[in-house]
Amino acid sequence: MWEAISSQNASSGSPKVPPSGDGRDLLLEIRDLRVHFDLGGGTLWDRITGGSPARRVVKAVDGVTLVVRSGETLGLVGESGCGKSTLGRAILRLIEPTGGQIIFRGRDLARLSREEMRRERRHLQMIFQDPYASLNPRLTVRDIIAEPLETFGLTRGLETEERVRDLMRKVGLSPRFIKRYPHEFSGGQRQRIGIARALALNPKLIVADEPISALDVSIQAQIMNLLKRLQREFDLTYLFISHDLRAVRYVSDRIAVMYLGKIVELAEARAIYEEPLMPYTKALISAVPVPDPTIELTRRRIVLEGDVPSPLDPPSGCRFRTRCPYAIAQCAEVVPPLVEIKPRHFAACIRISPDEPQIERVAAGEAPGLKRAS
Ligand SMILES: Nc1ncnc2c1ncn2[C@@H]1O[C@H](COP(=O)(O)OP(=O)(O)OP(=O)(O)O)[C@@H](O)[C@H]1O
Repeated sequence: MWEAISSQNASSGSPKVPPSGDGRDLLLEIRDLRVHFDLGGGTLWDRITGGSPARRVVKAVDGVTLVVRSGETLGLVGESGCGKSTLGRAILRLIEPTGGQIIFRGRDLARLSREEMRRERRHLQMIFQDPYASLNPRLTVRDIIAEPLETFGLTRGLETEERVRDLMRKVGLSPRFIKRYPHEFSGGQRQRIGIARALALNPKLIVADEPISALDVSIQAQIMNLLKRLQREFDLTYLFISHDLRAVRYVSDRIAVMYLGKIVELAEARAIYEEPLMPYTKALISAVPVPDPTIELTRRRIVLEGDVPSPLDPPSGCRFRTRCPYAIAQCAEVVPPLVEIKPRHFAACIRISPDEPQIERVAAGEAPGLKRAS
């Protein structure tokens, strides 16, 4: 029954992992993945005063266990700095994980040598936020898209040329522009070039990291529709990272909500938006403008107070507790595991259980940390 469960229960040792069943529909299993950035010794002040220079470590991803099924789009949302990009990049080993497993098509990517990983990367591609920064400005579109084909020796000569033209057509670019350079294209067109390049090797999984946030609103829908069409055509699986909750809802089958390096809620997209369990998710969702005015009338905006705590010194126990209106003393002591509260709906909160999915307030009245706006 477990589809995903986080290893956030520190006392439980190695994480429980979802059974793979017959394994056919699981493309990627991430188990207890950790990415910690060691910033070195203590502060300058420590050094001046001779204080004990404790190592400063950013726990950008801190015990994430997650499953991605073949053919689905898993959305990953959360406030800036919660670790979304680090998680996405660690899956491709563009950032080296500190610990945990990344099981892709039955192999643990975290254990592969550089050469083995290079070969495996053919099946895992990334689409970046800023298509201009991610495309080499000195290369023509032809060379940008052809590069992975040539690196892997998949096509040669005229065959490469034909494949590049075909990929350009697939992403809605005219092959007439094959000799042009990135700066000669608009932002949306550049993102199409990046998508064509990502598609060139027929990957199984694409990590799309904020693929629309650098684009004009009018272009965003086009790119999302393109990604959806390509998903059907190429049988793609997406990890779609975005802080734009409307976009994530539009493209995702399931959504994982991240907070300070941990997954705090995971469910089908509809359930995340219509029946969120975690106070954090409720606050995120309530900030999304709803086009239907009748819904707006019945929905109250929940404004979270305070900033996300520093990942250098996250709160003990539940990391959200310092902003949570429902927090009790135990929340400071127990790291809540991600538990299946309703079928296929997981939440990491000691105050939520399958028997009592809605949290009751401890005391009447508004609790600190959460402010309701009219
Ligand atoms: N190379 C690095 N060295 C040190 N800290 C890093 C490094 N990369 C990321 N971080 C830190 O890790 C945390 C997670 O960053 P990350 O970029 O993954 O978050 P994010 O959710 O993708 O945010 P955003 O939406 O703003 O991109 C942040 O505190 C960030 O400052």
